[in-house]
Amino acid sequence: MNDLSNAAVKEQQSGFSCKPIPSLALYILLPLFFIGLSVSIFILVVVHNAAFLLSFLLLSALVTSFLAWNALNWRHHNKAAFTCFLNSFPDSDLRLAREGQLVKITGVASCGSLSLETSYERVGRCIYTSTLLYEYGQFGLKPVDVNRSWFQWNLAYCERFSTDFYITDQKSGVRAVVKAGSGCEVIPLIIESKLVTTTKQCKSLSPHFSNWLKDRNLSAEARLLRLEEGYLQEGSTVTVIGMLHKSNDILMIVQPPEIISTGCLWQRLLLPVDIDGMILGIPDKGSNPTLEEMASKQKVFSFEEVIKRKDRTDCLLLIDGKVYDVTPFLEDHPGGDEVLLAAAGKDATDDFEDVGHSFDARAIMEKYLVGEIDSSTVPVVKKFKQQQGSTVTSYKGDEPSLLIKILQFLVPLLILGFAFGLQYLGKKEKAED
Ligand code: HEM
Repeated sequence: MNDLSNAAVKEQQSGFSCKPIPSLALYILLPLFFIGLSVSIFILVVVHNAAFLLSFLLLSALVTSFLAWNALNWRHHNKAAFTCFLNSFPDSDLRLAREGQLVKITGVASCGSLSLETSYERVGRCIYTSTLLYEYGQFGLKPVDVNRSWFQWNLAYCERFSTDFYITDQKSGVRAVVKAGSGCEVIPLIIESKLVTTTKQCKSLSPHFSNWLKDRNLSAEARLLRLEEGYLQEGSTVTVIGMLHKSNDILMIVQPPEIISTGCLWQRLLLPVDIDGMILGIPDKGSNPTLEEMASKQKVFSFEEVIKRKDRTDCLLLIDGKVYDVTPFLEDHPGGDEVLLAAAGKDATDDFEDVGHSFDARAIMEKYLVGEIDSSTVPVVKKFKQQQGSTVTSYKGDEPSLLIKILQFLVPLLILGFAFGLQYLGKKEKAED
């Protein structure tokens, strides 16, 4: 189990800081501001033109807002920057990712040998839990935390834990271990929900809340308190950004060994910030459907697309109307990769059934299921007996092309037109005679 409580408290106490704006930038901007202001006032007094002063003030306001926005985001623990980075980072495919690569994996989480339980709501089988107690800093109220500031909600107590868990990559169906347990720096982007808030009018605490405070030696004295709890439970869809490590065929997502920079996030007007740890968040609903949603919206392939994808790097099999992406299975297929490659590029149902695959083989297949075929695109199979008795298959593809169909329509028309023309000419000649 990984105790992240101290990191959360430190984060809260870091107070005001000009970061991520470099101090050098501030040292340069401040004198520039005063020079610009003096020059524009001088122009206003001497030339009686206020345009320069107005433009300068507008520019200064824009720069100040940009810096203030960045400083504010820093105070809120870079949540906006990290979330923007998480959403803009491209999804990785665990089948293709290399050792040591920074990957973003989205998938359903499941517990490993250890699972967590939230301390207030007692939600079990979690991979991440966070319970935070805030108190309102106000004169006359007894503080729990001496480092607090006045007239705002201050973190008074924190319990935050994460543990190792499994993630099933929704892109490839491949499972990996996320080493978010002991010793790993985790940057959680999970929003806690407010469970209890006492107000000046209603400071009385419920017995459950009083007991929770008592168990942690926290004063149950009536004061303004807010309790928030957040968690990631087994079965929920999570997104992780970390480094891929392969050990004895086991895929692991571990904390990146070096600090990563988010780079400038211009879409949110944010300067670069450093990421020192593994990011754990929940996927952007719009862009990342859950596994269940994926299953319900499985891709419908056209026959043409399926038969095109038939090589070692991208191999689809069409069996019984279902489409299987067997690219990662080629090496592992007990019957060899050649038979699978030979069965690609066509309907492989007969080939598959002729082998008499076992029940196990059929269970393995499910792992590689990526969608189904659009039956309207499958060519109609015409079967006819050859003299020798073998069956020959021909597809609609051998049928007349569009040009031939047009000609089939045009030629009779032309003949008809020609016949009418001849008849007309014959009648005209007769009339002239
Ligand atoms: C997703 C598709 C497939 C899966 C998951 C799969 C899986 C397996 C498995 C597990 C075996 C071991 C024997 C068994 O348990 O039945 C096997 C054997 C074999 N498979 Fe497949 N297979 C697939 C598709 C195909 C296709 C399309 C062919 C085409 C002919 C094929 C040809 C063979 C052959 C020749 C053997 C060896 C049989 C033997 O030596 O006993 N397989 N396959």
